[in-house]
Amino acid sequence: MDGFAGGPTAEPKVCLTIGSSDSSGGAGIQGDIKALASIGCHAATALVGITAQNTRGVVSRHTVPVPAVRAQIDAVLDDLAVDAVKVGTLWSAELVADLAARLADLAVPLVADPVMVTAAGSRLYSDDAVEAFVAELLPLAAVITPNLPEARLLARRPDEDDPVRLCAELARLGASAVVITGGGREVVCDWLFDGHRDYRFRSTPSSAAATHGAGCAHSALITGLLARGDSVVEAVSRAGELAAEGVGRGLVGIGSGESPVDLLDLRRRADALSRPRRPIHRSRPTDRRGHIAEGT
Ligand SMILES: Nc1ncnc2c1ncn2[C@@H]1O[C@H](COP(=O)(O)OP(=O)(O)OP(=O)(O)O)[C@@H](O)[C@H]1O
Ligand SMILES: Cc1ncc(COP(=O)(O)O)c(N)n1
Repeated sequence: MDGFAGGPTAEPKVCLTIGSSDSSGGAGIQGDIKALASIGCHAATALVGITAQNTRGVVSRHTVPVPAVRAQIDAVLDDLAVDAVKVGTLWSAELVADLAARLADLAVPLVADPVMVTAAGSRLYSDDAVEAFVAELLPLAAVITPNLPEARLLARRPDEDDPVRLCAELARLGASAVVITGGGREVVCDWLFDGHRDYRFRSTPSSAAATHGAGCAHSALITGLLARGDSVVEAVSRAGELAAEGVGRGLVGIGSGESPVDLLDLRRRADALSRPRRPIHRSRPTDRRGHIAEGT
């Protein structure tokens, strides 16, 4: 399946994603696992919260105690050779500080997606968590991936409309590279400052209401592509294209609000399985190892 007839040539990279569960399965940890799997990466996870959520918005949330978050991260890092780390929703300053302390000495790329407000308007960061993010996590990240409103909040420039100036300000605050995502029904344009130059990446816009999880997928894809050895510029360019394709294929019809993106091409997979099967021929019974049972 999927053109792998010649056999695999590369081992999957391992990415640790630290974020919250989305009960509707489109964004958060569930979205990250699918986006990472779509580019051949194994996702390990550390849950920091559980949201009761659907395509219309977040109904409620429960946060995981900080020591329990730390225990998940320690368990993963003690055993798995992790190639890159992503952080998403971070609810409190206490959690941000603890993560920063744990991740400071990690020798692999860290991608930080400061998901502060969902498209439906639900707050996913407290005010002090925003400040802690800027002071403690932003300087550790290889890339941060805010959207425009989040970039304004982080840079404390509520009236700034120019993404290039916002990228520069966030770099001045200590970010190694900044992507400001600009998803939209008419234009999709992401801006990158990689520490040296400004770039602009345009992707094909989709008018379908299927962007739930687009931002999560985009930052998870960057994480996986960095783990696979792409440069920041390559990773951001490819992640933008792949996320836009995922929106284009989005699962309109699942949920009555903003439907989930589809990174795994589920319709094609569902279709392949619903084609008529080859007839199953009765054969002689076998034991559990597939050997033909004696005396039959
Ligand atoms: N309508 C669309 N058509 C095509 N691609 C889109 C569309 N909306 C979003 N995308 C893709 O998803 C990526 C992230 O989108 P967007 O800017 O909407 O993120 P976000 O959800 O606001 O981010 P965050 O996770 O930081 O809150 C974009 O870079 C683009 O690749
Ligand atoms: C648990 C959780 N994490 C992140 C998002 C942001 O989703 P999007 O990718 O649509 O911005 C979300 N809605 N829920």
